[in-house]
Formats: sequence, C-alpha cells, structure tokens
Amino acid sequence: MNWSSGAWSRIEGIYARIESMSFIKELMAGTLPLEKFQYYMVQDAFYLDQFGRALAIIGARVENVEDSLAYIRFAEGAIVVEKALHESYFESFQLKDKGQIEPTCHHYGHFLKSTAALDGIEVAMAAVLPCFWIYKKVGDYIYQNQQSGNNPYQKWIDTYAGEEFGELTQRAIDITDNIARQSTEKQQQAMTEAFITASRLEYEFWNSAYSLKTW
Ligand SMILES: Cc1ncc(CO)c(N)n1
Repeated sequence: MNWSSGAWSRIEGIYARIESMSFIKELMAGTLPLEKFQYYMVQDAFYLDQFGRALAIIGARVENVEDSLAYIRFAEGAIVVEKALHESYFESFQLKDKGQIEPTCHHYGHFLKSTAALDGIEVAMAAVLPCFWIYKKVGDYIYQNQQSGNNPYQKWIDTYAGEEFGELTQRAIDITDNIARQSTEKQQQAMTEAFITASRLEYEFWNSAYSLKTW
C-alpha cells in the first residue's frame, strides 16, 4: 500500500467532519454569510503567502531536480494563480484593506514554514499535502452535491473542483509517495503525524472563519 493511502485512512474522521461543517454546507448552498466568507478570504490571502513560501523551501531542499521543479511550480501556482482569484474576490466583495492575520491562520502558516525549513524533506512534503488533497476533495464534494445554480461563491468552488487543481494534487501525492518509499519506518510515521496535524489545521481554518475567531 502507498504511504498516502495509509495516511488518508488516518484522517478519514477529520475529513468526514470537514464535509459536515456549517461553513462547507452553507458555502455549497450559497447561503454562507458574506462576513464569514470575507473573513475567510482575508485569512486565505495570508495563508497562501505562507503556503507558497513553504513550497518554495521544499523546492529548494529536495534533491531530485524534477521534484524540485514541481514544488517551485506549486509555489508559483499558490502565489500567482490563487492571488488572482483573491484579487477578483477582494473587488467583488468590497474588501478594501488587507486586515490582519488571526490565530488559526498564524498557527497553520508557521507550522508549514517551520516544518518545510527544519524537518526532513519527506515530513515537509507530507505536511503540505493536505492543503492540496483536502481542497480537491472538498471542491469535488461541493461541485457534485450543490443544488443551487446561482451561488455567489461559484468561482471558488470551480477552482478547487477543476481538472487543473486535480492534476497538481495527484502530482504532489505521487512525489510524496515516492519519497516515502525511500524513507524508514520512523520517517514514515513522522510523515503521517505531520499529515494529520495539517489536516486538523484545515478543519480549524474553516471553523475559525465560521466563528470569526480573532486574537
Ligand atoms: C487554508 C487553505 N488550505 C489549502 C488551500 C488550497 O491551496 C487554501 N487555499 N487554503
């Protein structure tokens, strides 16, 4: 069995809780209060900056040149492509100022950056994987189950349910599985721990937006 299949089986409970979160249900129905989506967008702009940097660090550290290129491209994608999505949202939802980074985003972003910089490269890859994989799953879940054809958050849904994001996700899974095959049992366990932590933080990220959590 691939490392990723075993790791995903460890977060099935967390993932099931994500699908049933109020934030996700209301995003899918298009009824999520604008204030909560705005909070999410502002925090996600801070998040993507940190995620992009974590990916760039992995790209710089990984030995295989093809893998290095893949992570450098993921970093570019996180910063450029998603920023464009945010900028259009900042415009259409009248978000003027950048706001400030709140506790959950701060925690998650710094977890990713410190793991990418200081832990083994295999652990760093495992830590960033839920960012791809959970969003892909959630994007597909919403896309397949939504009822209303007139959703103000449709662009967000289409980005993550789209084929392009699916391809990036699969590439990240494959590279991480490949690294896992070259790792010891102990390293693989550390990978799984980091994968679980990041998945918990994905849950908390949406949860904090729903409750508008501040310092
Ligand atoms: C919190 C979070 N995780 C993952 C993604 C997808 O890259 C995102 N935009 N935001």
